[in-house]
Amino acid sequence: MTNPPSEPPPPTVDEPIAADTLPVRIAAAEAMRRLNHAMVAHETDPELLQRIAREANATAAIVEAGARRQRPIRQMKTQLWQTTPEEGQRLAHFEECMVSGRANPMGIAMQPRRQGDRIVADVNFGAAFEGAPKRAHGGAVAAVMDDIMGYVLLLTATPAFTGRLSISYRAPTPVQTDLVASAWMDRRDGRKVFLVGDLRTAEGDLIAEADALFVAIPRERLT
Ligand SMILES: CCCCCCCC/C=C\CCCCCCCC(=O)SCCNC(=O)CCNC(=O)[C@H](O)C(C)(C)COP(=O)(O)OP(=O)(O)OC[C@H]1O[C@@H](n2cnc3c(N)ncnc32)[C@H](O)[C@@H]1OP(=O)(O)O
Repeated sequence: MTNPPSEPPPPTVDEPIAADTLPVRIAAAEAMRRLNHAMVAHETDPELLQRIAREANATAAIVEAGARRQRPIRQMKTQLWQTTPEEGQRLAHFEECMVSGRANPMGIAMQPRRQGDRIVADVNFGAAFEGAPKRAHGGAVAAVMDDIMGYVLLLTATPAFTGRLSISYRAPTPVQTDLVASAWMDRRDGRKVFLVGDLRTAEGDLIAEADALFVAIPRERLT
């Protein structure tokens, strides 16, 4: 598997906070995702759980007292479509995306990048994404395939919404395992963009196949 070009790691909690708070948001979201999965995957003393509840509620109250954030819609309508992603480039359409956003504290944190005419992503479903025993929830798998197919639209600068999404679950999706999702365009018929993709183990064994119809829309409708 080829790794994307290396990026600076998120700062540790002790580093000074830069004017751009994104790296700190990412670090905080990463820590919260780690805790979420740890709570599901490990036995925990009731006293520690009580402490977690107390401290999380106290912290939430402080955060909720802050100003409301606005989703950067303008960026999604303009910049996102202005340049074609470069080979190997780590992609993010929205850093709080529940599938591929690094700054979403309860997301899957899939890491998509361009590979030729395809989008390829490393994905690892943490313990909190278990559905059927030892398997990632089928809806989480569908979310990954929907999102990665969405990134294919960037290659042709075609804003579109998912109209129909179909998943064939061919084998159990293991949790806590490095997997690879891929997606590419099958064909286009006017506004109808037909995308396909799959999810495989790191060794290349097929887990799930996806096909979808995305309907192209004018950028102004991306609200
Ligand atoms: C997070 C969102 C950001 C998205 C922005 C893209 C950024 C990309 C960059 C980076 C990756 C992003 C990753 C995101 C991935 C996740 C994407 C989502 O989750 S999208 C949200 C879920 N989907 C909806 O909310 C759609 C709800 N539905 C609608 O808004 C409309 O129904 C829409 C736009 C799909 C179509 O409505 P009309 O009025 O514009 O078009 P009409 O005239 O009805 O259809 C045109 C043609 O398409 C067919 N069609 C339309 N909808 C269909 C459907 N549901 N199934 C089958 N065919 C359908 C029709 O039959 C028609 O075909 P004929 O020309 O007659 O041959």
